[in-house]
Amino acid sequence: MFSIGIVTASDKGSRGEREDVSGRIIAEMLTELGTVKHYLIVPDEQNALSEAIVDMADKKQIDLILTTGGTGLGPRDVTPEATLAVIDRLVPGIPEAMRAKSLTITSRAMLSRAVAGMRGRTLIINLPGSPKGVKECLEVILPALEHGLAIMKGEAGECARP
Ligand SMILES: Nc1ncnc2c1ncn2[C@@H]1O[C@H](COP(=O)(O)OP(=O)(O)OP(=O)(O)O)[C@@H](O)[C@H]1O
Ligand SMILES: Nc1nc2c(c(=O)[nH]1)N[C@H]1C(S)=C(S)[C@@H](COP(=O)(O)O)O[C@H]1N2
Repeated sequence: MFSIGIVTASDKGSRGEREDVSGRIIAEMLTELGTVKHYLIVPDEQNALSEAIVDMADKKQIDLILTTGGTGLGPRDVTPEATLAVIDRLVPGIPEAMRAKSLTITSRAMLSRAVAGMRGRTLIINLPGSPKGVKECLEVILPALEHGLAIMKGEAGECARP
């Protein structure tokens, strides 16, 4: 079981104006992968989002951080920039897979600028904001996450498995 952090990037959510359905869906879909140890709703502001990620990665030593929201083209959508500012290494295959599968569902999938990467031994993945987008993207990446996290933590030595 891995430790999980959820960061919801939402102006409305942070003001208490909308229930964070997307954050709840992430938690529900990850029950077999790990335990949600930290959960924050942060306004769509780059510094606040970067700080939330750094705190969970460095101080709380979380294995996997999922963000939701703020990946689009809106003027306040800065989650990818907040993530890129604090990661050491990109993991491009994760957003590539999310967009590839999602494009078979909606052409709007190309509008998510989501990124994924590592900060030390923490994997950080951006998901879109809508509950539908979260569910569809998590379904794509979930089958590979356990193995990826085990490799990252030095708990799995080989990949010779389908
Ligand atoms: N965390 C969330 N929980 C529930 N629904 C959400 C969430 N984030 C987004 N949505 C839904 O997806 C739609 C598109 O998301 P978008 O990121 O554009 O939201 P928004 O209206 O700009 O608000 P904000 O950025 O303050 O969350 C929203 O109108 C809302 O219906
Ligand atoms: N699988 C999937 N990906 C998706 C969507 C979706 O419904 N399903 N919505 C798209 C839309 S409409 C937008 S605008 C972008 C960015 O969303 P965000 O700004 O809420 O992060 O994600 C896209 N990715």
